[in-house]
Amino acid sequence: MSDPPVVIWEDEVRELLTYSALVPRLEEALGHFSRRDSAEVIQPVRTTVALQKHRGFLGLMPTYMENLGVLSTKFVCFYNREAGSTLPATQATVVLLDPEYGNVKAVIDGEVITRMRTAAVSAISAKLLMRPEAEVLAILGTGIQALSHYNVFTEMFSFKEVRVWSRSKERAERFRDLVRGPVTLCVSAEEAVRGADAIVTVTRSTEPVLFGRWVKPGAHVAAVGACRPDWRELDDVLMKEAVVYADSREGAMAESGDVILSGAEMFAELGDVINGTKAAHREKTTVFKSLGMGVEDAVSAKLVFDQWKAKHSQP
Ligand SMILES: NC(=O)C1=CN([C@@H]2O[C@H](COP(=O)(O)OP(=O)(O)OC[C@H]3O[C@@H](n4cnc5c(N)ncnc54)[C@H](O)[C@@H]3O)[C@@H](O)[C@H]2O)C=CC1
Ligand SMILES: O=C([O-])C1=[NH+]CCC1
Repeated sequence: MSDPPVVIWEDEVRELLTYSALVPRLEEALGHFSRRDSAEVIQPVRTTVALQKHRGFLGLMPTYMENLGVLSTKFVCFYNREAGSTLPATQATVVLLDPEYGNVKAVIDGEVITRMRTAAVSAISAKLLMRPEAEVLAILGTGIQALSHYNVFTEMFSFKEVRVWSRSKERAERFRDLVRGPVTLCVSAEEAVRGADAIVTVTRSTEPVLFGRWVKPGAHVAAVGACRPDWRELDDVLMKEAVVYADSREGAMAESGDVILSGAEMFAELGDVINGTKAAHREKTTVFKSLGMGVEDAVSAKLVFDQWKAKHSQP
């Protein structure tokens, strides 16, 4: 009989995960994924089950990374809640298994992993695609992902100004009170993004909130919400004018309303840029369409588990 799984919950994951450890592992994982070497990485497009009554979806995200010895799956529920709902937009758990025996080694809270790995991958997109002289960051949305994006973007880059827009003045003010640095609260999305060098969209909107006519030529956009084929955050003008990158080509073609409904051409995966097989068009307006991938959760969960073992094996 194998040992029972360990349970590593939110507070402990928060203590064990840092962006400085996560970012290089995610970069490596994105590169491995884009090589499409099935002897190294198997990660099918997420399976989703509609939870119609609750306006949500269950996403199943199994991943096997043979060379790393990681077998995992994330269960993530995400919702298109009614305006004003205080229930969470996403809930997630990552299960780590032993690839040789098939037993569950750890059940790990997926909330912190999801918020940190998503923000870290957006920051990697900015590292690769944003102009080095970027001064102004705009964040549309003030929820959980907005906070993690603020944290990692201000940790990795030196912006002169971070602008934030929310539909609700109270939520924007709460965001300002929660973060550790300065923010400029904007009364409209247009005001936030005009002249910005980097733009992050982290809303639950199903209609465009960011329009190409507002975006400064050469800006970089990390588009994180709108993870269903009929949901949008960006308009057709932006999708067609920008050079579009995604985490996974297949994922974007199956799940991204911004890609599917605009008919925009997808230029490359982020992993292709990391592998040097596709160019980073920093001089052009770029969009990174993030859907979220199992490999990101797998390497994050392995990092948490390894740190947890190191901590608990200390005399
Ligand atoms: N790409 C990825 O890997 C991931 C994507 N997501 C997606 O990111 C988005 C944000 O997630 P969380 O921050 O966890 O959600 P949240 O509920 O904490 O925050 C959502 C934000 O969107 C705003 N919002 C809601 N409806 C809006 C509308 N119609 N127009 C403008 N703003 C609107 C809310 O006021 C709030 O500021 C969601 O769509 C979620 O599904 C979440 C996790 C991973
Ligand atoms: O990758 C992920 O965890 C998610 N993508 C969209 C909602 C949750």
